[in-house]
Amino acid sequence: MPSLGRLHLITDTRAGRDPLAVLRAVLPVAHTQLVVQVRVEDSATDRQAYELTRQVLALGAPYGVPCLVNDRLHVALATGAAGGHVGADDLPVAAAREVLGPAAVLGATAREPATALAAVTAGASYLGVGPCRATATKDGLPPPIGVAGLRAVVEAVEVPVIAIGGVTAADVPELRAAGAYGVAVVGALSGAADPARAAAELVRALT
Ligand SMILES: Cc1ncc(COP(=O)(O)OP(=O)(O)O)c(N)n1
Ligand SMILES: Cc1ncsc1CCOP(=O)(O)O
Ligand SMILES: [Mg+2]
Repeated sequence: MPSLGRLHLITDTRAGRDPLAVLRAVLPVAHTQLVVQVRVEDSATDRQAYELTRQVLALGAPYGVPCLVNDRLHVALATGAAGGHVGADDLPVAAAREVLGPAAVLGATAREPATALAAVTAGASYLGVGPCRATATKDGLPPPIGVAGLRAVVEAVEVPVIAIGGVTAADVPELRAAGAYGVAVVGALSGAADPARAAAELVRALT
């Protein structure tokens, strides 16, 4: 697997958001560390997920930026994306690895060491760990695990740990010190007044 970027931009497809405009702004300043995860609302159709993924791939290709697809692994396969990300309500990690094949990037969500280790054993190549902080971006999340919870997972596994949930550039030093390899964000970029500037700050903090 080629080395993983440290800044994972997760698309924000909520009403009023423009994920492709955010991506266009972020690419020139963050491409060396960027991974884009296409995440659509549960109510979105597969066709919508497919079209968005194709657009993300087209924008990212000139920069060599990999694209992963959240949940919908058939969309990842159909578009030639680099891989996917699964959590507790999605395909089990071992099944996801079967679907994507050995070379794909496969992320799995974990919030504590035992499930993290199980996900890695089942074939995850990185872990998305959180929520680290409180966030309004996703409903129904369990309480934040904080930096201590993140560190516990980091110490249990040898794959890159990507911290997620309410993460801003100001959090990065503490998360990196706890062993996070990188961060995944929605609001820190999609909700920023100046996404390019926010991305540059995140990259600076991460590298
Ligand atoms: C990098 C990263 N980490 C965690 C998640 C969350 O995945 P999941 O728990 O399956 O929740 P949904 O995103 O599918 O709502 C993620 N997407 N990316
Ligand atoms: C999808 C997801 N899973 C755990 S937190 C989260 C949302 C992250 O969004 P934000 O960076 O805006 O808190
Ligand atoms: Mg999921």
